[in-house]
Amino acid sequence: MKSHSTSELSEAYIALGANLGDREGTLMEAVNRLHTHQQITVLRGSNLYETEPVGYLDQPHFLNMVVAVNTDLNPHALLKVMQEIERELGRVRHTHWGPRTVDLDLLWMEGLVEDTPDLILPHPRMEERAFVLVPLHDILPSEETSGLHSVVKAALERLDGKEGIQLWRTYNWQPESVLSEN
Ligand SMILES: Nc1ncnc2c1ncn2[C@@H]1O[C@H](COP(=O)(O)OP(=O)(O)OP(=O)(O)O)[C@@H](O)[C@H]1O
Ligand SMILES: Nc1nc2c(c(=O)[nH]1)N=C(CO)CN2
Repeated sequence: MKSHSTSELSEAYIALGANLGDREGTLMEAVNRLHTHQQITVLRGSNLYETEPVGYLDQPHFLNMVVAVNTDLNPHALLKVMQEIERELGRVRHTHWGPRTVDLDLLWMEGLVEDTPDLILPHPRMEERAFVLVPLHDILPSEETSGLHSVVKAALERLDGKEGIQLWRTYNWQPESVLSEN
């Protein structure tokens, strides 16, 4: 049973990327670890996309996805949990924007704007990155409730198509299957 109470819950979106080792297995493990945290519930998961590297080009293709979560953690505490998962799954940083076992970025959190040395919200590079916007678009609620819809739609229109983004596998997040193992 999760410990958070419904009144304090915020929705947040987390982008995941991996381009070393068992990329799909690592992404699935990261999603499971988010969900099994007492104060985080994964609500929806996007399809998985294989994407050409952006920024530092001489590295393997990534798998990217986005999940929507509910949490009563504040954004700094949520980022700490995400960084702990990166560490546990073996992320080693060598090159800025370079290859990684798994990378978790906090994209957006309901009603929050932050600009601190270790956390900027919404994520400052989210609107430039098709590898974030395409999977994020998969899991937006059908009704506009927060302004995120129009931001994502406008950003996708500004980008020149979805070049370099290939559907790798359709994915249906099933929280019950993880919960029943606990
Ligand atoms: N919204 C955010 N989500 C994740 N990290 C953030 C965010 N805002 C600021 N940061 C800071 O960015 C730092 C660098 O993160 P990281 O090493 O994952 O960068 P990167 O993945 O190489 O590049 P990018 O930030 O462009 O995705 C982290 O230590 C974290 O404190
Ligand atoms: N395709 C793709 N390119 C990237 C990615 C990523 O997740 N996918 N992450 C980066 C640093 O966060 C830099 N470049």
